[in-house]
Amino acid sequence: MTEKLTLRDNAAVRWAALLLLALAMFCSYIFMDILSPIKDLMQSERGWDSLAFGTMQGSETFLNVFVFFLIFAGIILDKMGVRFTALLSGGVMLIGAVIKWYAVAEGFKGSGLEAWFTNNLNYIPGFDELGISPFYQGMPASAKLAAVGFMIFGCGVEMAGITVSRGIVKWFKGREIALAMGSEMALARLGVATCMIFSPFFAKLGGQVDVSRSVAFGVVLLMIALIMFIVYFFMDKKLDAQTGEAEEKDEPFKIKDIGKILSSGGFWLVALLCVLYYSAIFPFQKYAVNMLQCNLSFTPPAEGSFWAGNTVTIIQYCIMLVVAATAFAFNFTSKKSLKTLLLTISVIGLVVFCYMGYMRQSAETIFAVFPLLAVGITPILGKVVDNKGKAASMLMFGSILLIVCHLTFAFILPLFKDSAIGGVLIAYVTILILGASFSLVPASLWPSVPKLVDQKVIGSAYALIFWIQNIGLWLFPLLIGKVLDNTNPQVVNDLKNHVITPEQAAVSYNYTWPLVMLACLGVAALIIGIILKRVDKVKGLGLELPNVQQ
Ligand SMILES: NCCCC[C@H](N)C(=O)NCC(=O)O
Repeated sequence: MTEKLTLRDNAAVRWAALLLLALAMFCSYIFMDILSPIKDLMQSERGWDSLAFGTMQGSETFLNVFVFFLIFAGIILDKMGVRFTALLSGGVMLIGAVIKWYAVAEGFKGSGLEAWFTNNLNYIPGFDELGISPFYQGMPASAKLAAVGFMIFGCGVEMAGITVSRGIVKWFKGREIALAMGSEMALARLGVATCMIFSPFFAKLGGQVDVSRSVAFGVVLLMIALIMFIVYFFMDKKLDAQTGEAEEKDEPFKIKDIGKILSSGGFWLVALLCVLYYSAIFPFQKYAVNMLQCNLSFTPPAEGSFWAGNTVTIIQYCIMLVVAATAFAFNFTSKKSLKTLLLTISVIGLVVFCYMGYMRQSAETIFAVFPLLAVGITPILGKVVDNKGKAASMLMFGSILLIVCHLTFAFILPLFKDSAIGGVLIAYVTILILGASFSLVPASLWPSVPKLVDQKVIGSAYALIFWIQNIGLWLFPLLIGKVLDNTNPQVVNDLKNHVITPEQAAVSYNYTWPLVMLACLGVAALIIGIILKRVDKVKGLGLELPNVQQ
């Protein structure tokens, strides 16, 4: 008897479903960091000092971690299914984003709402005492309202993240699942790079600074993300109608099923590895540009020259798109000559991109290469996991690279501070290797989760892992800041006593100890990786096996 073919058996339709989900995540990742590259403008235009800026940025994880929203999101996903939760998450992200946009818009200035926020939300009983409040006395009203919007957005974006992962499992399980997840993540990384380049671009467009333009750009993209989810809704509905499967209905999810996830040793190892590894990456990403500014000496190009202008930004972004497209296309051809051509174009593009970053003499443009390598190689590594397996080994290898990179930044890079080319070269090589690590781990970690838990609790499993991960993403940016202050008492005192200006202080920090702390996270992740590989072998979890059923 021949089995009835469904939408997901058609590769074009399956990949179209992925494209919708991945584009929605691309837009969400752009919004996630929309204010990160314009910290200086938020200070000059809206009076947000580092504390206000950092508190607002940290609010993203607040409801997820401390009000357990992510856990509820997982339960909603497992109870209501992918298409409902996709729409819900798209709507929640958009609401949060619009609030954040209004907070930084001109219209908010002088409004009654501004007065209310100035006089209220100074204290959250319980949270304040623990030092985890997203608001404080004296925080600018615009930063408070932006924090409210960003925490709502944070709920939506993490909900979208687990929904998209579950959606990919639904369409790709037993097929090229790691390639699909790798491609989705590659597009998300391209989102981060897009934001780094276009947020300052929109804020300064036409020579007049308006920070709300950057946020408005992000809001428009989130509207597009919602449209993507709406189109996906109908595809998903059709698939369920064909398979008659409706996983959610056949074996309804019960809260007690979460116990099954928590009793899986493999799940705990993956969750621990995830929080340790990502805590050494995302929080580092927030400080990396400043770390480079402190460890390298830059001679900015002359004002008005080609290298100082916007044209070079657009050219760099186009090169980035070409590198991403050629590296992605590499996965879909078996012709050796075409593979060589695509690889050559990618490598030349990468070299030109790095050269342009060097000529621009700015830490942001040098660090911009970080997501680029991940864009290029995450899908390639995903394909390796699909066809050859070895996910547990890749997790270990990714952790080793992470340790090597953070130690290089801590101990080798500072030795080259006075060497204009040497320092930049070491920075580039280390960032590229870190980018490779940032491809190895996500490409092997996320597709391993379906091997550890039952399909019907997969949403809750991803939610629990994200929740544990979010604790690290909340804690480590804070810890890096504290270690930085405690290990640089001279800079802190000189700044307090007005011996140096804030601008001088900003580039005078010694990052050795925060970097050693991040390298230790890598060591812990490596140990968990070794244990995971051992457990996989003993219990036969299948982590080292290919995903594609031959
Ligand atoms: N700024 C927070 C980033 C959240 C990331 C999300 N929970 C996640 O882990 N996504 C997978 C990835 O590799 O980006």
